[in-house]
Amino acid sequence: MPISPVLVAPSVLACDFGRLAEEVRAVDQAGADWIHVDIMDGHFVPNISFGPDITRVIRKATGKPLDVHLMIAPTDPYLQAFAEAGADVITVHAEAGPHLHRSLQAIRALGKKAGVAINPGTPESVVEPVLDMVDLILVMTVNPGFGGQKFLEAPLEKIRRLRAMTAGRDILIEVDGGITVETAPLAAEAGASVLVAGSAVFGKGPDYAKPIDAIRAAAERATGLWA
Ligand SMILES: O=C(CO)[C@@H](O)[C@H](O)COP(=O)(O)O
Ligand SMILES: [Fe+2]
Repeated sequence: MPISPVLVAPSVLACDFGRLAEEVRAVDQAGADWIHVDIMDGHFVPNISFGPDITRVIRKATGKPLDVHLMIAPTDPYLQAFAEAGADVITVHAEAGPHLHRSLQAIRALGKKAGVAINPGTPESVVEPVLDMVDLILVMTVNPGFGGQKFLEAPLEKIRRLRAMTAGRDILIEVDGGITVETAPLAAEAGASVLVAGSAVFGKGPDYAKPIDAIRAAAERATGLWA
């Protein structure tokens, strides 16, 4: 089985919103592979972040892929707005509504990569019927809604099972929540290749290259990509 390179996606939820564009440029220059954009509606999750207008500001500040994680319900009425705001990957939660297949179809029809996210309490089996429709599976290792939470180890087994379920397919497995230099190797060893990190990147001082490089190196070491 080919080993995928590890991608680090800083979550701007943890940045200084007063200097949003500057913060996005800083993580871009510090070597972020993707920029993770958390959209929260105060309904699907108990917190509100921002919407398409702010996503457009982020888009203007970077040429890196924008990884938009929608923690909103319903999702479908807003997919076009996020596509037009500059998303490259749009991820919807399997728990956000009864029409996951329709949402994924709509994302691909907009010309974007389609992702499905699952909460810690959701089994990976919900993804099986839509494997032909997804480019990315996001496994939450915290309950969604807030940055800075403690990494849950239980979803690691789901990542292992998803790795087996998606073998031979062009599907990335992303892990989100509580990723640090210590937890990144656990997620990478289990089979995740896209690592979201918010507080571990933005909360460690002004040199964002240090945590980004350290997380990537720790994960690559765990997958045998790095000596
Ligand atoms: O989607 C979410 C939280 O709901 C995440 O993307 C967090 O924003 C990641 O932050 P850290 O756990 O890395 O601080
Ligand atoms: Fe996220």
